[in-house]
Amino acid sequence: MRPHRAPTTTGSNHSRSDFNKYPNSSLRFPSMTRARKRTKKPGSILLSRHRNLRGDGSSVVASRVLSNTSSLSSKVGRALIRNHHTLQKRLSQALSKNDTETANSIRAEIEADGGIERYQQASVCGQGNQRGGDSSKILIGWLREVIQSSTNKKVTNKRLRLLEVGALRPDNACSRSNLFDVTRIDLNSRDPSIEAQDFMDRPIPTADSEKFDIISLSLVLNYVSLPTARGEMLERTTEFLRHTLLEGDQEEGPSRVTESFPSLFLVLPAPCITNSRYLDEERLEGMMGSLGYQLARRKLSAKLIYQLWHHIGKARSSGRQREFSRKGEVNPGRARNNFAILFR
Ligand SMILES: C[S@@+](CC[C@H](N)C(=O)[O-])C[C@H]1O[C@@H](n2cnc3c(N)ncnc32)[C@H](O)[C@@H]1O
Repeated sequence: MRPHRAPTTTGSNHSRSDFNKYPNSSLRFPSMTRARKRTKKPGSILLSRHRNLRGDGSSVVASRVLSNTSSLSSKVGRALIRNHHTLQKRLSQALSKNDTETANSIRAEIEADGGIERYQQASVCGQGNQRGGDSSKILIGWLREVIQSSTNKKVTNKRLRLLEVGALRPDNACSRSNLFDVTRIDLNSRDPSIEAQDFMDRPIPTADSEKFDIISLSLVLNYVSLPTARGEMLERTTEFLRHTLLEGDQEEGPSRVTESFPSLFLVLPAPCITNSRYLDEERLEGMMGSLGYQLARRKLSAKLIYQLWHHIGKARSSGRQREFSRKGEVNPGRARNNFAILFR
């Protein structure tokens, strides 16, 4: 059986609850809030473990958030996402110890907090322009540059097949661009055009027509709790990429287009790479190289790291996969997080 995959934080341990982080919340001290006459933004509500539970076990907080989709404050949204990641990580740990009782109580806690729906809702709010925006805009910018620079009309007129793993909505920049035929999947579908599917259970395609020119894995790898499960996910992407779209273009020699497809668009919270004890850009490049990927583009923002990895093929991989089956400390230091990726 595959190990349970659950989200993780960027490796930091959240020893203090969100309750403690937002001690002035109106949910904890409603009367105090009134006394201070604070003007609170709509939807600015506490994510607290000490929340009010209803008779049916659902939380008042969860229901308020769900009924107020557009107005989650970024602070609350971030706390909500962190809490969901922490709970899922604890769930993974309980399951790996076969501790069913703890696992069930954590599951109940996740559900009481609104479950994956509420987590996704917070993620959608996080995509709002004021909050970092839709990560697929970066991909579109890169691809337009590449495609416009190609003189080979055969290639530029082709619509690219895109597999979007972890699709929250059908109207992001990729979907609006007209560059792609998009296949969208997510563990939990929020729209009829998004198939509810775990990428790790998606059947491996045999025909090229079922494969893709590009896979988007934006803020999905860090959702997976276990380092080896993250490695498996990356490894699996290579099975879904086709190397035939650009035949013909190859005859004219390498171009920016042939140097970009097939490819993987990978987005991670920046601290996964910039502040991890076990992973930095160099190590990730080594790991990806062992799968046959070469870094084509990258952008580091304050919050996220965006990378476009060109798959040059398994035959041309570095073959160093075993080297990355153990954690190696690349950045010692107490203030680091423990985000890691491992191959089996
Ligand atoms: C933080 S959201 C990111 C969504 C969006 N891609 C973005 O960049 O904002 C992570 C999403 O990945 C989905 N996800 C995580 N693991 C997955 C898997 N194995 N297969 C499909 N979807 C997955 C989750 O259900 C969640 O909706």
